[in-house]
Amino acid sequence: MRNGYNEGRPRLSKDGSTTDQRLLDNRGQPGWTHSDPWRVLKIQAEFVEGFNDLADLGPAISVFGSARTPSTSPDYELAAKVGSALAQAGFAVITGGGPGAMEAANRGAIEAGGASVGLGIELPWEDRLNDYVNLPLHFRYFFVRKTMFVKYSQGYIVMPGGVGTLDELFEAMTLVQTQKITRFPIVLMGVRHWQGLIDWMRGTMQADGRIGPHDLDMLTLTDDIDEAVALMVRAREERQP
Ligand SMILES: CC(C)=CCNc1ncnc2c1ncn2[C@@H]1O[C@H](COP(=O)(O)O)[C@@H](O)[C@H]1O
Repeated sequence: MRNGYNEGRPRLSKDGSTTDQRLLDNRGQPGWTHSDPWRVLKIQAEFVEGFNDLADLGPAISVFGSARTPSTSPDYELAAKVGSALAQAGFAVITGGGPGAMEAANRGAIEAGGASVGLGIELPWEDRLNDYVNLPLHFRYFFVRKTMFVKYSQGYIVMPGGVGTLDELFEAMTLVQTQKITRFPIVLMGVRHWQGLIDWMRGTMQADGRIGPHDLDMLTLTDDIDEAVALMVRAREERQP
């Protein structure tokens, strides 16, 4: 654990709104159209800082999952073991830096002596990273932060989660499907949680021709941490020149 993780984190404005809200939630207010161009400089600064801070990270895997996973649940324990196993395999672990499954994965990574990255996001109700991050970054813009997950990971492990987790999963699937990223394993950990979604994607999306016959091959559904980590290690080996 490190002190001062949250130094330099974005502060909410006086009216309690977040930067993303002020950028996105302003339909029909012409005043904003004049100031939006200046926001580009803030957005640019976030990209520059993120690229700068993560450039030397080395091989990393992002672990996603519910912010609401209680520390007493088996899913928390599973995420912690995933974080440890990744660290032992020589990967840095990147999470959203929040509570629940993110905290668990960071905790596992740090307890195994690994690099534990938290990509924090300014939210209306939350302003601190979990206590198990040794490389903290703070973002105001969701889309900038999402770029960092993809750019600095070699694969994703997705724990049981809600809407935010699905967003991160489907973004990665879209990027693989459109070949924006290649050799990028995506593991869904937790068969009980994910099986229904896979069944629906196969039985409805695929059956109706909304996705290709092989699109679901990009996903590995498992409860087995060794299998998940072995997949990431294999992908890392394939990337090496
Ligand atoms: C209790 C609560 C909602 C806290 C929110 N605090 C958060 N802090 C950091 N990242 C988050 C947070 N909520 C959602 N995310 C992002 O969305 C995913 C989790 O969303 P969800 O809980 O599955 O939908 C995470 O992988 C993370 O990248």
